Amino acid sequence: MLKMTNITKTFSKNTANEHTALDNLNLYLEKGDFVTVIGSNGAGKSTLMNAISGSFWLDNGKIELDGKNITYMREHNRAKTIGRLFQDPMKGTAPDLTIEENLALAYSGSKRRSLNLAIRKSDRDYFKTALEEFGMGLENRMKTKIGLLSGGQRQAVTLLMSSIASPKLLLLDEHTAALDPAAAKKVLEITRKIVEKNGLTTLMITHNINQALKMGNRTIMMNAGKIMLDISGEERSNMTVSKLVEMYSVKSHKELDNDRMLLSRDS
Ligand SMILES: Nc1ncnc2c1ncn2[C@@H]1O[C@H](COP(=O)(O)OP(=O)(O)OP(=O)(O)O)[C@@H](O)[C@H]1O
Repeated sequence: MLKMTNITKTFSKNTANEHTALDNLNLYLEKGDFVTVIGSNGAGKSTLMNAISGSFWLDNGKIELDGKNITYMREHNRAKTIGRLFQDPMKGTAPDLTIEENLALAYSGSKRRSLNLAIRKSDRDYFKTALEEFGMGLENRMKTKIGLLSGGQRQAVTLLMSSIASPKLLLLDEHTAALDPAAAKKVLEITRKIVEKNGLTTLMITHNINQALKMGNRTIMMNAGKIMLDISGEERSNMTVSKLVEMYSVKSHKELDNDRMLLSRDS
Protein backbone atom coordinates (compact mmCIF):
# COMPACT_ATOMS: atom_id res chain seq x y z
CA MET A 1 0.00 0.00 0.00
CA LEU A 2 2.60 2.60 1.12
CA LYS A 3 6.17 1.90 0.10
CA MET A 4 9.00 4.24 0.96
CA THR A 5 12.38 3.32 -0.43
CA ASN A 6 15.66 4.88 0.70
CA ILE A 7 14.06 8.23 1.47
CA THR A 8 16.47 10.96 2.51
CA LYS A 9 15.94 14.59 3.45
CA THR A 10 18.62 16.99 4.63
CA PHE A 11 17.60 20.47 5.78
CA SER A 12 19.83 23.58 5.50
CA LYS A 13 22.31 21.79 3.25
CA ASN A 14 25.86 23.14 3.18
CA THR A 15 25.28 25.40 6.16
CA ALA A 16 26.29 25.13 9.80
CA ASN A 17 22.71 24.00 10.52
CA GLU A 18 22.76 21.09 8.07
CA HIS A 19 20.64 18.30 9.44
CA THR A 20 19.64 14.99 7.93
CA ALA A 21 16.09 14.46 9.23
CA LEU A 22 15.37 11.35 7.14
CA ASP A 23 18.31 9.09 6.52
CA ASN A 24 17.88 6.42 3.86
CA LEU A 25 14.67 5.29 5.48
CA ASN A 26 12.67 2.31 4.25
CA LEU A 27 9.10 1.60 5.29
CA TYR A 28 6.40 -0.61 3.86
CA LEU A 29 2.79 -0.58 5.05
CA GLU A 30 0.31 -3.29 4.11
CA LYS A 31 -3.25 -2.27 3.27
CA GLY A 32 -5.13 -1.95 6.56
CA ASP A 33 -1.98 -1.64 8.69
CA PHE A 34 -2.39 0.68 11.67
CA VAL A 35 1.14 1.65 12.61
CA THR A 36 2.02 3.74 15.66
CA VAL A 37 5.19 5.85 15.52
CA ILE A 38 7.29 6.82 18.53
CA GLY A 39 10.77 8.23 18.96
CA SER A 40 12.98 10.76 20.65
CA ASN A 41 12.68 14.53 20.11
CA GLY A 42 13.79 15.46 16.62
CA ALA A 43 13.90 11.82 15.49
CA GLY A 44 12.15 12.71 12.22
CA LYS A 45 8.59 11.56 12.94
CA SER A 46 6.79 14.67 11.67
CA THR A 47 9.29 14.99 8.81
CA LEU A 48 8.32 11.46 7.77
CA MET A 49 4.66 12.55 7.59
CA ASN A 50 5.62 15.75 5.77
CA ALA A 51 7.50 13.65 3.23
CA ILE A 52 4.48 11.43 2.67
CA SER A 53 2.05 14.32 2.34
CA GLY A 54 4.44 16.20 0.04
CA SER A 55 5.44 19.28 2.07
CA PHE A 56 8.86 19.16 0.36
CA TRP A 57 10.74 17.21 -2.29
CA LEU A 58 12.98 14.41 -1.12
CA ASP A 59 16.73 14.60 -1.76
CA ASN A 60 16.66 10.94 -2.59
CA GLY A 61 14.33 7.95 -2.59
CA LYS A 62 10.89 7.00 -3.78
CA ILE A 63 7.38 7.01 -2.31
CA GLU A 64 4.68 4.79 -3.75
CA LEU A 65 1.06 4.75 -2.68
CA ASP A 66 -1.19 1.96 -3.87
CA GLY A 67 1.26 1.11 -6.64
CA LYS A 68 1.54 4.70 -7.86
CA ASN A 69 4.79 6.66 -7.70
CA ILE A 70 3.86 9.86 -5.80
CA THR A 71 7.43 11.07 -5.15
CA TYR A 72 6.94 14.12 -7.34
CA MET A 73 3.19 14.57 -6.92
CA ARG A 74 2.25 17.99 -5.52
CA GLU A 75 0.95 18.30 -1.96
CA HIS A 76 -2.61 19.38 -2.90
CA ASN A 77 -2.95 16.41 -5.23
CA ARG A 78 -1.71 13.99 -2.59
CA ALA A 79 -4.25 15.49 -0.16
CA LYS A 80 -7.03 14.00 -2.28
CA THR A 81 -6.03 10.52 -1.16
CA ILE A 82 -4.07 11.17 2.03
CA GLY A 83 -5.94 12.41 5.11
CA ARG A 84 -3.98 14.17 7.83
CA LEU A 85 -4.71 15.35 11.35
CA PHE A 86 -2.37 17.57 13.32
CA GLN A 87 -1.82 18.30 16.99
CA ASP A 88 -3.56 21.64 16.45
CA PRO A 89 -7.34 21.04 16.26
CA MET A 90 -7.70 24.33 14.36
CA LYS A 91 -6.09 22.79 11.29
CA GLY A 92 -8.08 20.87 8.71
CA THR A 93 -11.51 22.47 9.08
CA ALA A 94 -13.07 25.76 8.01
CA PRO A 95 -13.93 27.52 11.30
CA ASP A 96 -16.61 29.79 9.83
CA LEU A 97 -18.51 26.93 8.27
CA THR A 98 -20.90 24.75 10.24
CA ILE A 99 -20.28 21.10 11.10
CA GLU A 100 -22.57 19.94 8.30
CA GLU A 101 -21.00 22.31 5.78
CA ASN A 102 -17.52 21.05 6.62
CA LEU A 103 -18.71 17.47 6.29
CA ALA A 104 -20.46 18.29 3.00
CA LEU A 105 -17.23 19.74 1.61
CA ALA A 106 -15.31 16.58 2.48
CA TYR A 107 -18.12 14.48 1.04
CA SER A 108 -18.42 16.40 -2.21
CA GLY A 109 -14.66 16.07 -2.65
CA SER A 110 -14.88 12.29 -2.26
CA LYS A 111 -17.83 11.99 -4.63
CA ARG A 112 -16.19 14.32 -7.18
CA ARG A 113 -19.36 16.38 -7.00
CA SER A 114 -19.14 20.09 -7.56
CA LEU A 115 -18.10 21.89 -4.38
CA ASN A 116 -21.49 22.83 -3.10
CA LEU A 117 -22.79 23.71 0.32
CA ALA A 118 -26.40 22.88 -0.53
CA ILE A 119 -26.75 19.75 1.55
CA ARG A 120 -28.96 16.90 0.40
CA LYS A 121 -31.27 15.39 2.99
CA SER A 122 -29.76 11.93 2.45
CA ASP A 123 -26.27 13.35 3.10
CA ARG A 124 -27.44 15.17 6.21
CA ASP A 125 -28.99 11.95 7.55
CA TYR A 126 -25.74 10.12 6.83
CA PHE A 127 -23.67 12.73 8.72
CA LYS A 128 -26.10 12.68 11.62
CA THR A 129 -25.91 8.91 12.00
CA ALA A 130 -22.11 9.00 11.82
CA LEU A 131 -21.92 11.76 14.46
CA GLU A 132 -24.35 9.94 16.75
CA GLU A 133 -21.89 7.06 16.99
CA PHE A 134 -19.36 9.38 18.69
CA GLY A 135 -21.64 9.89 21.68
CA MET A 136 -20.67 13.58 21.92
CA GLY A 137 -24.05 15.08 21.04
CA LEU A 138 -22.61 16.61 17.85
CA GLU A 139 -25.55 15.26 15.84
CA ASN A 140 -27.67 17.94 17.54
CA ARG A 141 -25.23 20.73 16.66
CA MET A 142 -24.85 20.26 12.94
CA LYS A 143 -25.55 23.94 12.27
CA THR A 144 -22.93 25.11 14.79
CA LYS A 145 -19.82 26.74 13.34
CA ILE A 146 -16.78 24.52 13.76
CA GLY A 147 -14.84 27.41 15.28
CA LEU A 148 -17.12 27.28 18.33
CA LEU A 149 -16.36 23.65 19.15
CA SER A 150 -13.88 22.40 21.74
CA GLY A 151 -10.59 20.89 20.55
CA GLY A 152 -11.81 17.33 21.10
CA GLN A 153 -15.07 17.95 19.25
CA ARG A 154 -13.14 19.49 16.35
CA GLN A 155 -10.75 16.57 16.10
CA ALA A 156 -13.73 14.19 16.11
CA VAL A 157 -15.32 16.08 13.19
CA THR A 158 -11.97 16.26 11.36
CA LEU A 159 -11.60 12.49 11.75
CA LEU A 160 -15.05 11.96 10.30
CA MET A 161 -14.24 14.33 7.42
CA SER A 162 -11.06 12.39 6.72
CA SER A 163 -12.85 9.06 6.70
CA ILE A 164 -15.76 10.13 4.47
CA ALA A 165 -13.25 11.35 1.93
CA SER A 166 -12.19 7.65 1.69
CA PRO A 167 -8.44 8.23 1.90
CA LYS A 168 -5.92 5.60 0.89
CA LEU A 169 -3.85 6.62 3.89
CA LEU A 170 -4.55 8.43 7.15
CA LEU A 171 -1.73 10.33 8.89
CA LEU A 172 -2.27 11.24 12.55
CA ASP A 173 0.42 13.58 13.89
CA GLU A 174 -0.03 13.58 17.68
CA HIS A 175 -3.67 14.49 17.06
CA THR A 176 -4.65 14.11 20.72
CA ALA A 177 -1.59 15.77 22.29
CA ALA A 178 -3.21 19.21 22.70
CA LEU A 179 -6.39 17.85 24.29
CA ASP A 180 -7.23 17.37 27.95
CA PRO A 181 -7.01 13.71 29.08
CA ALA A 182 -10.77 13.02 28.87
CA ALA A 183 -11.06 14.53 25.37
CA ALA A 184 -7.89 12.73 24.25
CA LYS A 185 -9.34 9.41 25.43
CA LYS A 186 -12.58 10.05 23.57
CA VAL A 187 -10.82 11.08 20.35
CA LEU A 188 -8.63 7.97 20.50
CA GLU A 189 -11.72 5.80 20.94
CA ILE A 190 -13.27 7.48 17.87
CA THR A 191 -10.00 7.05 15.96
CA ARG A 192 -10.01 3.33 16.69
CA LYS A 193 -13.64 2.99 15.57
CA ILE A 194 -13.20 4.97 12.36
CA VAL A 195 -9.99 3.19 11.36
CA GLU A 196 -11.51 -0.23 12.06
CA LYS A 197 -14.84 0.44 10.37
CA ASN A 198 -13.23 1.79 7.20
CA GLY A 199 -10.18 -0.51 7.24
CA LEU A 200 -7.98 2.58 6.87
CA THR A 201 -4.23 2.23 6.43
CA THR A 202 -2.98 4.51 9.19
CA LEU A 203 0.24 5.98 10.58
CA MET A 204 -0.12 7.59 14.01
CA ILE A 205 2.59 9.52 15.84
CA THR A 206 2.17 9.53 19.61
CA HIS A 207 4.37 10.47 22.52
CA ASN A 208 2.52 8.01 24.73
CA ILE A 209 4.40 4.69 24.60
CA ASN A 210 1.61 2.81 26.31
CA GLN A 211 -0.88 4.07 23.75
CA ALA A 212 1.57 3.22 20.95
CA LEU A 213 1.63 -0.38 22.08
CA LYS A 214 -2.13 -0.62 22.57
CA MET A 215 -3.43 1.04 19.41
CA GLY A 216 -3.05 -0.52 15.99
CA ASN A 217 -1.17 -3.66 14.94
CA ARG A 218 2.42 -2.49 14.60
CA THR A 219 4.79 0.01 16.25
CA ILE A 220 7.87 1.64 14.80
CA MET A 221 10.43 3.60 16.76
CA MET A 222 12.47 6.29 15.02
CA ASN A 223 15.87 7.65 15.89
CA ALA A 224 18.06 10.07 13.90
CA GLY A 225 15.97 9.81 10.75
CA LYS A 226 15.89 6.03 10.68
CA ILE A 227 13.56 3.31 11.90
CA MET A 228 15.40 1.63 14.74
CA LEU A 229 12.68 -0.78 15.80
CA ASP A 230 9.69 -2.27 14.01
CA ILE A 231 7.52 -4.62 16.05
CA SER A 232 4.25 -6.43 15.47
CA GLY A 233 2.53 -9.72 16.36
CA GLU A 234 3.65 -11.63 19.41
CA GLU A 235 6.76 -9.54 19.94
CA ARG A 236 4.57 -6.44 20.23
CA SER A 237 1.94 -8.10 22.43
CA ASN A 238 4.69 -9.09 24.85
CA MET A 239 6.39 -5.69 24.78
CA THR A 240 6.29 -3.47 27.85
CA VAL A 241 7.03 0.23 28.13
CA SER A 242 10.15 -0.41 30.26
CA LYS A 243 11.47 -2.99 27.80
CA LEU A 244 10.97 -0.59 24.93
CA VAL A 245 12.76 2.25 26.73
CA GLU A 246 15.62 -0.13 27.52
CA MET A 247 15.82 -1.34 23.91
CA TYR A 248 16.04 2.27 22.79
CA SER A 249 19.06 2.89 25.04
CA VAL A 250 20.80 -0.30 23.93
CA LYS A 251 20.27 0.34 20.22
CA SER A 252 20.95 4.08 20.17
CA HIS A 253 23.64 4.12 22.87
CA LYS A 254 21.82 6.96 24.61
CA GLU A 255 18.93 7.53 26.97
CA LEU A 256 15.50 8.32 25.55
CA ASP A 257 15.28 12.10 25.60
CA ASN A 258 11.64 12.67 24.80
CA ASP A 259 10.34 14.11 28.07
CA ARG A 260 6.71 13.96 27.04
CA MET A 261 7.13 10.32 26.10
CA LEU A 262 8.72 9.41 29.40
CA LEU A 263 6.21 11.39 31.43
CA SER A 264 3.35 9.54 29.79
CA ARG A 265 4.90 6.09 30.09
CA ASP A 266 2.53 4.94 32.78
CA SER A 267 -0.62 6.70 31.64
N1 LIG B 1 11.56 22.64 7.58
C1 LIG B 1 12.63 22.37 8.33
N2 LIG B 1 13.75 23.10 8.23
C2 LIG B 1 14.86 22.82 8.97
N3 LIG B 1 14.93 21.80 9.85
C3 LIG B 1 13.83 21.03 10.00
C4 LIG B 1 12.63 21.28 9.25
N4 LIG B 1 11.69 20.35 9.61
C5 LIG B 1 12.30 19.57 10.55
N5 LIG B 1 13.57 19.97 10.77
C6 LIG B 1 14.53 19.34 11.68
O1 LIG B 1 14.53 17.96 11.43
C7 LIG B 1 14.62 17.22 12.64
C8 LIG B 1 13.45 16.28 12.79
O2 LIG B 1 12.29 17.05 13.10
P1 LIG B 1 10.85 16.40 13.32
O3 LIG B 1 9.91 17.52 13.57
O4 LIG B 1 10.56 15.48 12.22
O5 LIG B 1 11.09 15.55 14.66
P2 LIG B 1 10.05 14.73 15.52
O6 LIG B 1 10.54 13.34 15.62
O7 LIG B 1 8.68 14.92 14.98
O8 LIG B 1 10.25 15.43 16.94
P3 LIG B 1 9.26 15.85 18.14
O9 LIG B 1 8.90 14.61 18.88
O10 LIG B 1 10.13 16.74 18.95
O11 LIG B 1 8.09 16.55 17.51
C9 LIG B 1 14.72 18.24 13.75
O12 LIG B 1 16.08 18.45 14.07
C10 LIG B 1 14.12 19.49 13.14
O13 LIG B 1 14.65 20.66 13.71
